[in-house]
Amino acid sequence: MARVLSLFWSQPFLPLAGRTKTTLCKMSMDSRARKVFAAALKAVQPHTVVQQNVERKDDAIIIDGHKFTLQHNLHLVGFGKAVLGMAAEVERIMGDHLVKGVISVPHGIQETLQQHGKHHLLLKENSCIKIIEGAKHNLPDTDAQKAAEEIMHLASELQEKDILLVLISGGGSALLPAPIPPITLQEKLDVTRKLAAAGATIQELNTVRRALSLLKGGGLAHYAHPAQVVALILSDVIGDPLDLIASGPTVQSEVWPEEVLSVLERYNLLHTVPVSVKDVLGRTSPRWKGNKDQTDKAEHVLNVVIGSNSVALMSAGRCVRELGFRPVVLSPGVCGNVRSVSRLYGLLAHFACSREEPPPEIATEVLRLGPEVGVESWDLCRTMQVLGEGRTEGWGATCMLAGGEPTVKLTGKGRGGRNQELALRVGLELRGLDLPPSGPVFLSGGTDGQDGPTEAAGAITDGRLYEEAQAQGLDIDSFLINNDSYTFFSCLSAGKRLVVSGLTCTNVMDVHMLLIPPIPINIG
Ligand SMILES: Nc1ncnc2c1ncn2[C@@H]1O[C@H](COP(=O)(O)OP(=O)(O)OP(=O)(O)O)[C@@H](O)[C@H]1O
Ligand SMILES: O=C(O)[C@H](O)CO
Repeated sequence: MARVLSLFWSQPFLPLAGRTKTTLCKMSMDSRARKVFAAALKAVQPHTVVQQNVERKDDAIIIDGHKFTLQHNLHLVGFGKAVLGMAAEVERIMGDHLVKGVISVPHGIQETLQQHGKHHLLLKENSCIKIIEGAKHNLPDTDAQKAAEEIMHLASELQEKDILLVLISGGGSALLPAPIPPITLQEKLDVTRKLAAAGATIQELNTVRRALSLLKGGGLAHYAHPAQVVALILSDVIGDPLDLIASGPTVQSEVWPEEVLSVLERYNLLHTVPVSVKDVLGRTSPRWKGNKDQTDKAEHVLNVVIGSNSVALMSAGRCVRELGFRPVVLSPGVCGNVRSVSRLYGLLAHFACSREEPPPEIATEVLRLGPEVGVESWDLCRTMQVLGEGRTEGWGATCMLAGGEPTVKLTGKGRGGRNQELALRVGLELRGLDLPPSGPVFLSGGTDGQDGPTEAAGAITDGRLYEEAQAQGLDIDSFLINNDSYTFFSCLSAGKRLVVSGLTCTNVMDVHMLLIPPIPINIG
């Protein structure tokens, strides 16, 4: 995927034919940003990613260049927030070659999809796939545990002639709890909850989850042996690490107890760890007892990432071109505090919009911020080069695209999310950029359509935000101190800057875009 993306990034810009461009120019910058976000979401819809990656050819399927022969030998399991829609598409493609399945999906999802008219993401009435809903509030519960047991049972019964298709998406860890005895579900939940509350990263959290589970860290693939395992993965983790997405149930991972204990120690939780967890971590025997032949484990597993933030950004980039802008993708792995990320985007906007040669301090500060926000110097330089060309060569509008998952250190009790807070902060950074008609526009949106505990996916801002808020008696600083970005955007201009996409049924983290209008060139 990285190779495909870098090819995409370096394609030359071909301006649109005059007539189309004139028609598109009538669209406001705000509408264009929303259109680009919609294009990003469309590319990572659960049924779309399956369609794009599973090719049916007579009685065979081709996935990632590998051919598998279908002989009514296909079984399916899945766990994650996007898995129901993925399973519905698999069911359509495979017909009666699909013999049995169990999927673990979020509580209430079928009813919600029905209410939203998303019937194409539901299984057919007489489906051979059993749906188990669980993990209320994204926390493992007894329903999810029952689903995990059924999935383990299905996998254990498979033979060499069978194929097990495993559908994996974000939220999969909570939907597949299988604590190693004597650890109880409650004990495992307590450990992971405390870690999450203490601010552990998803890498740290899933390192611990893998060590305490029968199915994570390659357990599911182990139980399915000697059947052929093919995992289709919709990634919600930066860098698409196979062993961490949903804690890698199809990726054989070594468990190092020292590593797990050091994560617990880092968050000062060692003293709270139950005896059962210490017991499991202290074992020297293999994690799985089994009567199956354990040789040849890795060869029978194929893991394929079929959707990710990069896929969403590529689709956004295509839409950007159609709208007459030149796209440049900064990175699909932006992380770090939203304060640093907003500063970076503000600097890049000033760099791009400067009517004269930008002062060298801007580039210096951009490069200094790189490590804080997970972006390589090379990517920053490449992006600044494209933004600089846009300014000096006068071919006009540019759109910087990025993705990832920044963080917000909560200090207040307001309602908001990281995308809305980022948009708010970038809006302040864009102040003073007086390009016509409204200067650069910034959009940040969560691809799951829900930014924090709010109904919005994100928000759109530009350099006029501060004055607009002042004129309406809204003090931005007090909203920021209270992490109350959703309330702010709901009150501001009747919520017109909010991005509300509704239920998207997918999640590949967040999409950021900075849309820069043509820069009037200074002559003389
Ligand atoms: N009031 C707030 N203001 C800003 N950010 C917030 C606020 N409340 C929660 N958040 C942030 O929202 C994030 C959690 O929200 P959300 O459920 O959208 O996360 P997520 O990582 O997308 O979850 P998942 O990927 O599992 O669906 C955390 O990063 C948290 O810091
Ligand atoms: O389920 C999980 O572990 C997270 O969503 C990361 O994939």
